[in-house]
Amino acid sequence: MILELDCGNSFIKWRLIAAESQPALAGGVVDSDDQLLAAVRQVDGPGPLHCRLVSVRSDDETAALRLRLEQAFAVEVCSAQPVRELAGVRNGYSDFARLGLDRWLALVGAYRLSGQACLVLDLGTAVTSDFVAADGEHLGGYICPGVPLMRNQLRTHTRRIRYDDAAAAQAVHSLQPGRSTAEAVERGCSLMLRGFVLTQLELARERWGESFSIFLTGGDAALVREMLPQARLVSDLVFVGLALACPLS
Ligand SMILES: Nc1ncnc2c1ncn2[C@@H]1O[C@H](COP(=O)(O)OP(=O)(O)O)[C@@H](O)[C@H]1O
Ligand SMILES: CC(C)(COP(=O)(O)O)[C@@H](O)C(=O)NCCC(=O)O
Ligand SMILES: [K+]
Repeated sequence: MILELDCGNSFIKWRLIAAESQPALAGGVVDSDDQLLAAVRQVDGPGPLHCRLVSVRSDDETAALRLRLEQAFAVEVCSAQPVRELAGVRNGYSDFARLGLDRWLALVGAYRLSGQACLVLDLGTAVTSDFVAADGEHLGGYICPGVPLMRNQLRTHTRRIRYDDAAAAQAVHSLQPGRSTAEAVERGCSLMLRGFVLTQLELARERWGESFSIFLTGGDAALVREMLPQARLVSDLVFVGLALACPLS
């Protein structure tokens, strides 16, 4: 069994696979190291023999998690590291080590799956886009806040934007001009996200015409799924790249 982890800013995504390129036998989304260990222990059958992870958390947090995994399952943990080039893709950052490793693995995974120019959209805590040319050159990308961050910034930095989760859930059934604070904020943030996505699409078309693939991933990918019917929704895209960054042999 191989335990794979994607440690984002909000959640840890995990899954267990029997061997390289096999479908997941178990997996989930947890919000702490404790929950992760408990969830993996609950899976029937042999525990993990190998473990690989990618983290955009601090080095201290990542090291602490590694140690706990090594102690809990007696595994060696491979942690994806920044590199200039991987699987035919060249990192486009002027300082390659600064590119978020989750972005890097997602775009390497996308290029492996498509073999052509791709636009990669990852909707997590942050929303990111990355552009990879047909020859594997990563051209760079964009970062903006995800919807929960946008909403929370408004709540935190204003005095009168206050509403509860039920009102928020009610508000997003339409994108008509809001007639309450909840509607105005929720729909406003949804439109910002849509605007970002449409702009990325325009930029990709200006560069590549119609000869590119769009990949959609991240916990909030469903928010823009309908506006991108041509996109491939690949929820485990980061894990595709992770397998390339940390091969077992
Ligand atoms: N099962 C789930 N548990 C928690 N959040 C989820 C789940 N499914 C979708 N989400 C959404 O995913 C978002 C987080 O996406 P994710 O890609 O996990 O972020 P990050 O990589 O930054 O931790 C949350 O804003 C939430 O709206
Ligand atoms: C942009 C990110 C915050 C996205 O993280 P996520 O939303 O997946 O938690 C992460 O990839 C990161 O910390 N990147 C480093 C900065 C950069 O990519 O330029
Ligand atoms: K993200």
